[in-house]
Amino acid sequence: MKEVCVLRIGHRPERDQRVTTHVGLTARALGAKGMYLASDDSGVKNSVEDVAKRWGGSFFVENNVSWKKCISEWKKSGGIVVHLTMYGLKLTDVEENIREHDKILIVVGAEKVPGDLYELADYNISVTSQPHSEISSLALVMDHLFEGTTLNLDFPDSEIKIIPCEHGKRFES
Ligand SMILES: C[S@@+](CC[C@H](N)C(=O)[O-])C[C@H]1O[C@@H](n2cnc3c(N)ncnc32)[C@H](O)[C@@H]1O
Repeated sequence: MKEVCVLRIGHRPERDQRVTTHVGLTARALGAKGMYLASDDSGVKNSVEDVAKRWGGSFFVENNVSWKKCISEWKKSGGIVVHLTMYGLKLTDVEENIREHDKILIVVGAEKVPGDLYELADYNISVTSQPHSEISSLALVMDHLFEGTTLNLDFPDSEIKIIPCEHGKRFES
């Protein structure tokens, strides 16, 4: 399976906690290995890792990374960098090329992203050329890159597991 991680930049602890937590949870649920957070917010790290512990798998959050160092180390280890931005090329035009790679770092912003990110990224891609959200763009990009195969992932060693059912709620713990 591809190694996908997310780099979250521009996170403001006083206003982005909920959205960044959901970026992490979405990344995890759809098959990413972990999230690098380019801000200092151990609250986000703790809440995403707490969910990961209860719901299984081995998702990590690395707090307070330097985004430039994260990108350069990722590239040095053979990975490519995909920046999600409404100004980028259409996802549907480049997804086949991106799928050829096995190690992909997906970068999502919060506030206005630094200008040099557009140059450092191997691909700047858009999910529609309309403004919306880092959570929706991340979900769609991951689904396209994995071609739907991560919608039914198994998360080993969970404390709780949902049993899908037609009505109501079923789970085992
Ligand atoms: C809520 S937007 C804020 C963007 C910010 N105002 C700017 O001008 O860069 C936060 C993030 O969502 C993602 N995003 C929003 N719309 C997008 C789109 N149409 N395609 C891809 N990513 C998008 C980008 O990663 C962006 O950095």
